[in-house]
Amino acid sequence: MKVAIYGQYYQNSTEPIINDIFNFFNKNSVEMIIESNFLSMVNEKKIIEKKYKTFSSHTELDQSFDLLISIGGDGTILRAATLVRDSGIPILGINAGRLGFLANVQKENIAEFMQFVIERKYTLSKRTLLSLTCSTDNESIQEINFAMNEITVSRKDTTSMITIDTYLDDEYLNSYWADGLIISTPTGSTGYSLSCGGPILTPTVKSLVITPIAPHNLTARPLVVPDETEIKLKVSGREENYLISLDSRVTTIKNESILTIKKTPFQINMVEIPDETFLKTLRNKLLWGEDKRN
Ligand SMILES: NC(=O)c1ccc[n+]([C@@H]2O[C@H](COP(=O)([O-])OP(=O)(O)OC[C@H]3O[C@@H](n4cnc5c(N)ncnc54)[C@H](O)[C@@H]3O)[C@@H](O)[C@H]2O)c1
Ligand SMILES: Nc1ncnc2c1ncn2[C@@H]1O[C@H](COP(=O)(O)OP(=O)(O)OP(=O)(O)O)[C@@H](O)[C@H]1O
Repeated sequence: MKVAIYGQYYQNSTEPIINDIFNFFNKNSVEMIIESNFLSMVNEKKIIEKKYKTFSSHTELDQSFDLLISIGGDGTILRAATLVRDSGIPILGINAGRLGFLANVQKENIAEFMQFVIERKYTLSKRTLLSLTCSTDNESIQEINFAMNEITVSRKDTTSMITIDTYLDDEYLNSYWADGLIISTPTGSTGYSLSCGGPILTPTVKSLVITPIAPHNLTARPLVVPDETEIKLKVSGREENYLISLDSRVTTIKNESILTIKKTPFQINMVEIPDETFLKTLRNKLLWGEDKRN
């Protein structure tokens, strides 16, 4: 078995996680290829002796990898998705962060869960992604033009709201007058969209959610549409530019550019370990079981 290991940060709490993973995989003859910046951080702390091969770009992750293990929080998984891209390599998230909605293996249970991994006792949860094309040139979008959580347009440099003309499969839907608009995947439905009143979708539902951010048209509500829908947006406002974000990545766009958002032809495979299902994560993270009447 061959796995890629990725993390963005090294903190004191990283050491036991690294020790658990590396000891377990070395004992079970699993080949580990480590992301080069992360390995430099680990090596600085002198906690591992063995030399490991590294990778530094998505181009080095090919079909020979069985898995990518992301050590961090949800933000680290979103970055890991930009490494894996359309390769199909499944991502397993070990939660070293706070919420860990996407990174759902808890750091306390690593050996137990890695046993499931080497016995391949896991399923893949296929996540829909969104792609973005823009009618005006924008280099930062061209480089990584997909999002696993959501694509958001929002106001920039001002408190003045923006107007977002929205079309579904070329049919006019609405002009939202708001701080912004979120187009969310099912995966992203528990992120920013949820904070703005959007519904939770289970991860494999074939839908997208269009959620306005603080709309001043008080009747505007989150809308669920089929994930085959092509969504076009045109933003106008007092400023000349607005912000667009794809998950954690942000760039500036000129008003009047036409944005086209649709499902990507590929999906991201998230590893689901037995008993660590989305429904369990929902109950745990949203504290649904805490109501004393249950
Ligand atoms: N007001 C908000 O709720 C808000 C605002 C901006 C961005 N976000 C979310 O943060 C994401 C970017 O993450 P970041 O680490 O760069 O920002 P960050 O460091 O501000 O973290 C955002 C929080 O959102 C959580 N999160 C991310 N994806 C999630 C998901 N699919 N389901 C449940 N929770 C999720 C993370 O665990 C973290 O606690 C965006 O894709 C967006 O979904 C949320
Ligand atoms: N490799 C790591 N080792 C130890 N702690 C980490 C590591 N990666 C992340 N963390 C901790 O998790 C925090 C959040 O990490 P990250 O940006 O990946 O997630 P996030 O999007 O903020 O989500 P979450 O709310 O799930 O933590 C970091 O600030 C840090 O405290």
